[in-house]
Amino acid sequence: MSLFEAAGGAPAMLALAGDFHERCLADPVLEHPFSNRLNPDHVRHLAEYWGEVFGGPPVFSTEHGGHIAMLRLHANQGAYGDIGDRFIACFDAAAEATIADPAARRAMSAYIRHATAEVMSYSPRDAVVPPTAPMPRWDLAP
Ligand code: HEM
Repeated sequence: MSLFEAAGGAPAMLALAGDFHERCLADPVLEHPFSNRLNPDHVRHLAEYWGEVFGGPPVFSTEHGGHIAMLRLHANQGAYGDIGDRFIACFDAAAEATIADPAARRAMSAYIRHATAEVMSYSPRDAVVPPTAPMPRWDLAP
């Protein structure tokens, strides 16, 4: 069974992304990057991105440019301090609130640490994003 299925499929991804986004907006540090660029479809796109990583349909790749587009969006922002840790804490809390299966939550928590480290690694102003990057795939028991 895929992590996507174990977590509850597309409705669960949407609930996760929605809860997560609310937590980011309520965080005094995480709120800043969103204050001047608010895409109304952000929650849906985030749900599609995570759904695909967890083994669901490849919507983010076919409609939004895939993993490399996500990396480019965050790259060279000069993100500072504990923003990555705050992002992880919001994700874990959102998963706790929206994903019933504890094994799925554990796998997703391991994933978000890995993913946040990757995103943060391209944050320095002079970081160079590769020309292509495959969509990550994360399973229930990696
Ligand atoms: C480390 C701290 C992070 C911050 C502060 C942050 C912030 C943001 C912001 C401001 C946007 C643009 C939203 C918009 O255009 O309205 C965005 C988009 C996005 N982020 Fe992050 N992000 C972070 C890490 C991550 C990570 C680790 C992932 C994946 C695991 C991720 C996945 C995405 C995706 C898929 C989008 C595009 C969604 C869309 O089209 O709106 N982000 N992020």
